[in-house]
Amino acid sequence: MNGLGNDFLVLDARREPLRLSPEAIMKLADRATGIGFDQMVTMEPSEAGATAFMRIDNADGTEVSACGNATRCIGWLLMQEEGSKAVTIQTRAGLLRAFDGDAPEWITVDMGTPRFGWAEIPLAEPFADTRAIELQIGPIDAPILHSPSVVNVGNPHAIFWVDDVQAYDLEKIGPMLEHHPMFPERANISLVQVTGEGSLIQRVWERGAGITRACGTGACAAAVSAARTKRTGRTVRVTLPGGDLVIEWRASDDHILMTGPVATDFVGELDLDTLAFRVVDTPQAAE
Ligand SMILES: N[C@H](CCC[C@H](N)C(=O)O)C(=O)O
Repeated sequence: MNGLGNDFLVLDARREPLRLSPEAIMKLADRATGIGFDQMVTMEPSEAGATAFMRIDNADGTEVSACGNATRCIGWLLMQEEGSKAVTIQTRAGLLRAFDGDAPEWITVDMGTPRFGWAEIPLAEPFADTRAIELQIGPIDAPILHSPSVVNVGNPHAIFWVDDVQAYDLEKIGPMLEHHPMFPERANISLVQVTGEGSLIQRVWERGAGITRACGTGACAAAVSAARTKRTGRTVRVTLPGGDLVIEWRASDDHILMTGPVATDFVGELDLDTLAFRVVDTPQAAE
């Protein structure tokens, strides 16, 4: 499945346990020799009374706690299965509610509340006593990027404010910042350009996945940071390479509502011994 081109291998392990090794995940994620995806998402039974538990692994085999676009996809799958208009998904970052949006396959997920505390991002100790983030790369007197906004929306994000998101070699600077010692759990890195009181353009270098066509948690992090720094209002249309997401950082309870499309590229069967994948159905093509 995919959300604005941010693509996922969705495994259904609700009937029997299934856990692939990081090596197997990396092999399947490889776009040259495997199925190719940004994240692998495994649906498992929930012990917290949710409709399902959603386990998220990045393409590099690391397990993480949040994935916005995938949460919309799983929400849509579960609502289709149950014939319901809302479901609860358990993640390592907490319980998330997914709702049927006002247009077919436009799904809204309540991503919970953002966290700004240094230890919640998390940031490494030596940086926790500085007032602003003096993270920069490039010459000290002419930094390429500096002074990011940092926020945790179930996963760590650093937002760099720029005049033109296309003016940077994100392939090169993304990994440098993802692995910066300031981020003990690494970070998702965004370039964000404010284009109006309610609109942003964003490019993302994702932790453990690289440049993706869209990043749901990234859009949430960008919209919240833009509102918090008075660059925009609390409802923002975020334009990513793969398309738009609408983010509302609700004033009444600080919850972040993310709305956007979902799509199923194909349905298949995975041989767990050989990791061979066989396409069984291509619903989108069928339309
Ligand atoms: N790379 C992210 C996880 C996936 C985020 C992105 N696919 C989204 O839609 O939120 C991380 O390591 O936290």
